[in-house]
Amino acid sequence: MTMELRRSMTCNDSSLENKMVIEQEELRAPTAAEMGFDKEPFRLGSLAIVVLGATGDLAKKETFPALLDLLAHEYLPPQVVIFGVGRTKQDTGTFREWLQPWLVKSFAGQMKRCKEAMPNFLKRLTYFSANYDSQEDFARLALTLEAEETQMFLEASGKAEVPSEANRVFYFAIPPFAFLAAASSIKATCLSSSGFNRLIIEKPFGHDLSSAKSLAKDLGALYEEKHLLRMDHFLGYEICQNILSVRFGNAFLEPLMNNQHVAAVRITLKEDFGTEGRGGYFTHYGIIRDVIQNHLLQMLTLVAMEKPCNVGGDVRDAKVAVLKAMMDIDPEEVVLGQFTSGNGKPGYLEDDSIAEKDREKAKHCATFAQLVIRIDNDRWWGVPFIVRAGKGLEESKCEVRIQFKERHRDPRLFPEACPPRNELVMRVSPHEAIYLKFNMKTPGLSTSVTTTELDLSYNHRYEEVYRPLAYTRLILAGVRGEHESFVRDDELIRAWELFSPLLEKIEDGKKEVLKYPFGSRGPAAPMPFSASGMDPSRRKALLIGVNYFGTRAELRGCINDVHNLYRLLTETYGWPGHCIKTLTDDGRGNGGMPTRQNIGQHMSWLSDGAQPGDVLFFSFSGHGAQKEDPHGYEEDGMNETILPVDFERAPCLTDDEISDIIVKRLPEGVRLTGVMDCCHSGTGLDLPFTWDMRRGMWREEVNPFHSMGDVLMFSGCEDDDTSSDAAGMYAAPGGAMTTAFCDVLRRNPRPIYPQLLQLLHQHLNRGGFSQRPVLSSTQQWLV
Ligand SMILES: NC(=O)C1=CN([C@@H]2O[C@H](COP(=O)(O)OP(=O)(O)OC[C@H]3O[C@@H](n4cnc5c(N)ncnc54)[C@H](OP(=O)(O)O)[C@@H]3O)[C@@H](O)[C@H]2O)C=CC1
Ligand SMILES: O=C1O[C@H](COP(=O)(O)O)[C@@H](O)[C@H](O)[C@H]1O
Repeated sequence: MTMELRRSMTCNDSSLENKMVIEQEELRAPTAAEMGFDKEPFRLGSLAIVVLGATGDLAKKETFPALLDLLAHEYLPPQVVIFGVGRTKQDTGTFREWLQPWLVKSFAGQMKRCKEAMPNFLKRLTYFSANYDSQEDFARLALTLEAEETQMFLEASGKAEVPSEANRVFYFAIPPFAFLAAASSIKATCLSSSGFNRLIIEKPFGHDLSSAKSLAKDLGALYEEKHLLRMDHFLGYEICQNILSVRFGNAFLEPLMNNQHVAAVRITLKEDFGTEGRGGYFTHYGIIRDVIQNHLLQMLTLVAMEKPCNVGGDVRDAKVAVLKAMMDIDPEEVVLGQFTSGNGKPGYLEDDSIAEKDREKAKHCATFAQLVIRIDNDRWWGVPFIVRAGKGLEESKCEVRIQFKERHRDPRLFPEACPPRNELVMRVSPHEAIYLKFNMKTPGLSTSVTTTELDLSYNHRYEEVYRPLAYTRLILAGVRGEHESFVRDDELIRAWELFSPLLEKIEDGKKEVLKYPFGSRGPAAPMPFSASGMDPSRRKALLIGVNYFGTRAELRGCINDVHNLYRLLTETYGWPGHCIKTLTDDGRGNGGMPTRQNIGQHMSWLSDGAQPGDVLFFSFSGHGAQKEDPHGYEEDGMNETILPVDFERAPCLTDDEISDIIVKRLPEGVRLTGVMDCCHSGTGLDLPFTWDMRRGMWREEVNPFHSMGDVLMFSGCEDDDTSSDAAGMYAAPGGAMTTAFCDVLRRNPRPIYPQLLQLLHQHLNRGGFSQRPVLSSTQQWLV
């Protein structure tokens, strides 16, 4: 049997049709009795499920197919009646006719049991036309409900007496502004007095903290919390439901889930489709409200929370506890993007559903966001949770990636390469899977280390097991009154407390929204040192220039390079002068002479105490050389070195030494940019990835040494090449690379990395220099 499923249903109709290939065999599904809920109240009395907004998008694509699925699998009792309520005036027959094709092409509709159950489902489906703010309409609804409930109960039970309990579930698939009117009409007229009443409410639960609080207050005035079930459909995903079991059910794993072992956690939702008719809604919400503040934050809390029984027993108590430990989100660590046209698809701003009056606002609307959440508790202090979501990207994917710290590099055991870090990946979609990236010996005669995956793909291991979609699972949980799969009011308010202040600081043009073409990997990150309005205490720069006066190695432009870069940072990017240390051999730098010892000390100053969010800058202009690599780590067998002013008496500084001080010490979340304007500088910081301009992609070094900080380096030339001192070219002598770097950035202060490299090439070419600048990095940045 083959099952190739996209286990979610937002998408456009064609992707629904294409992706839902499921053969028509019976899947193994436990019965209600096997699950132990066949005697619960909802199965004993009468049961009515009332879907408000029955004519809408959500209802036809998710809610009704989920109800069909539940009925077909006999999880709903035979006496259930289903009501669709909408303002549209139509009779039940017309409504059933309209809905049926949507049921047929839904995920549930592909299952053999659901096809068979379709007539039974449609038979118990009634359409009722009502205005949400009309108590008269809802009073009529109450009468019809009562009649249908009783009739269906008598029919199904074969009994003569009316049910002792009438249970009602109201599902709100209506726009948020209609919530309160509908909730009051129901309260006034439609509540059952003999059984339970539950309201399942769909997001958005407010637009910001104050609207969320007032919605909570208004709903709270009508209903007790136990009646309200706030749906976040991600909580219904199989993998999300599994996070608890995986974390706390595996004795080996829990001891690793903390800052001793975890370097970072990445939570990602990528979508390869755009807003498609939802541009109107999206302009007012943006990607952070749409999926990060709710869905991805819910996933994060499940990954990060303490064991529920240690925090009051309720999963939601544990979630609230970790939400409370989350720190304010730093706007400096946020990247925003908006897709433009690309790969034959229109850009966000070309979406016709954006109202004319909202066009200006839409220009600042983010369809992509990346941000960092930090948790101030013993378990997670220092571990960044990097959350990223975007529409119009190159693929659709949703996953949690727990990245473990690297082991100590041991050149005797692993002479060829340091084993890469392990990762535990929980993939929500597509193709649910949990896998561990695992290092082992390459099979066969080779002794080198290779990375493989210990892979639990659900489609292989559990292909015959019925795994309901998120909505099916959650509606059943709602009918059963299982509150733990829903969002409690205090969780919601805390989520807004985290996001509302951030949104205020970055929305409506307060933070730049970078463009990215549809179908790409999202916006490339801007140069870290170019961020405006950053707290000065979080920046540091060390600029070194050595002219080697009076020696055979004398140069003319290196001290000028320091001045040039100083001006670039202070004038173009607004860095305060006191964040910048300069070492120049004219003795005028504020850090003293660039001797070997002083350079080492200042490099330590640069990296000492670096905290996530800090932005650092390092430059060296002077002579570079090469020296044999005694460890054999370098691909070409040579270490790159820089020459201090006392090079005739003291040893040169090797790239390994520099990297040990200013790269390897950096914690995750610190961003360092380096400029090395000297010969043989290509891999001068020994970073693992180099940008291949010809192929437009990152190339990983043969012996990559990964590190935690985000480091980028622009080098004057390749390792086997030389950099020029452009004495006669410019008004004042200066290194060809540094001069190009400053000129290019003054003209275009916010390029993305590869674009800057390209501009440097062009600038150097135009100046007649043959040297080819190199961009290397600790990360394969999005481009
Ligand atoms: N669509 C989706 O995938 C998701 C939607 N949601 C949320 O679910 C809810 C419903 O979403 P969706 O189905 O897309 O919404 P729709 O825009 O399709 O609206 C649903 C129904 O509400 C009624 N409605 C529309 N406008 C008004 C109005 N001004 N006053 C009263 N009723 C109105 C309409 O029915 P009629 O005219 O017949 O009364 C409409 O069919 C929203 O809160 C949405 O945010 C949440 C997650 C995903
Ligand atoms: O709530 C929403 O979620 C979907 C993503 O959920 P999925 O289950 O379809 O993966 C998102 O596309 C939509 O914009 C958002 O409103």
